[in-house]
Amino acid sequence: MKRLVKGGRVISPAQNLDASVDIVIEDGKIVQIGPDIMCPEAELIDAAGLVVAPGLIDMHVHLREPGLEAKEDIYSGSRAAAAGGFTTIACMPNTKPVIDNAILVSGLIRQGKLEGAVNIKVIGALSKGQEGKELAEIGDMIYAGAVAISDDGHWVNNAKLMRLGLEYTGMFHKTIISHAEEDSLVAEGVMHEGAVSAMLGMKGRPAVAEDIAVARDIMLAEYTGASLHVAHVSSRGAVELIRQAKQRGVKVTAEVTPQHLALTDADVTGFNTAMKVNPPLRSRDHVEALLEGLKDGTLDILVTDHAPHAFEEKDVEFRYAPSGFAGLETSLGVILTALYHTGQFTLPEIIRFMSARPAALFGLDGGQLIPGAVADITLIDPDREWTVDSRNFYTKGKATPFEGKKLKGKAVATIVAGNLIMQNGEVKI
Ligand SMILES: NC(=O)N[C@@H](CC(=O)O)C(=O)O
Repeated sequence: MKRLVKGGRVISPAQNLDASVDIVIEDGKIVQIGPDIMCPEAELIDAAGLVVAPGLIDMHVHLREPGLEAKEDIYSGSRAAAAGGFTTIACMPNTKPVIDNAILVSGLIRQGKLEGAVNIKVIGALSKGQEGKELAEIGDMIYAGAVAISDDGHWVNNAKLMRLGLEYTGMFHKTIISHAEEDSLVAEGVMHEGAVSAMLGMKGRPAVAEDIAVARDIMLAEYTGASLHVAHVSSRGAVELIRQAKQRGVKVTAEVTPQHLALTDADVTGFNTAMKVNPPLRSRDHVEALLEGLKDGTLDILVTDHAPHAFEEKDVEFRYAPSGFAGLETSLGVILTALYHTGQFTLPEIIRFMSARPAALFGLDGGQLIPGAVADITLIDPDREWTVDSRNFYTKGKATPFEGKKLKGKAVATIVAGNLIMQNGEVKI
């Protein structure tokens, strides 16, 4: 069956394409792109007034399978992804049991194909049980299809293990994604350490904990020649360290989340547990550094760090609540509101961060609109105004720091391998 996406502004940063063209899809692939295409036999997808982008890709998602399905599962998480405009998501291994062997990786890939609304990629753990003691079955997991290796949720405290992990993962030309927060400095901390934590009397997680962890990881990446990707960068110091390392030619890349760009530690003053996340929301000065880093290419991609928890887990005092919250269904709206509608970033830049660049960095299909490419496409209305209401979320983890916020910009259709799986917020599969 053929489909014709007609009348939109097609933006594909990988091709430097930004033009009013139409796209013909057949058998799950893009077969033609050009102006004023007539194709009477095709089903029409009207994109007039919309941006047509390569499907959004999120390299940092907690799908919670196996074992933590009260928080999320592949079915609900992938539908949240579709609702948010994502066509590919990569899931983190901090599950129960931890995804640290090939059987789990291949099982999840299989389950993702059976139950997933979008493409599901799997990230394997660096250490067995994410205990930071001995390497997991890294080679086997990569052969089974793992797209990257990470102990996300934990810093790899043991430098020797991190060195071995980098050397070994590098042999397979894959990347280690580091959750960079030095343990001893953040232990028991619940928010960014600074004026606001002092005022609230809450134990802090200082930015220097992130700086130290990033510095060590960069040194090990430089020493081993292996590639390192820094997860959810949130501190000014980390941005500067990554900038300098890139200038030296170290194989380091980095990601940043909407929450770390759009919120600050001042948002924690209401003790709303939906504001609790690791690394913590930081002060304005750090946010400015993240925006500068994104602008000059120090930070490569945008990710959600979608980290859903069950309602009752978040419905406790701030100190006792787990860190993390849902992000898939608010990410694009928050980014367009905070970055595009403020005039700081263009749509092609944002689409590069959310699709073209993650596809290129992690060697994934998609990320471009070109004949022959898989027809993973997101239709975006950059001017659609809407109010965040978690009751409408597909994710099980309803906590969001953006509850009740008015946003401008939304994905209005998601196409995966040529199939229209989400339209106007409704997921159809
Ligand atoms: N980012 C978060 O705040 N939470 C993550 C784990 C983690 O990275 O700490 C989670 O899996 O819940």
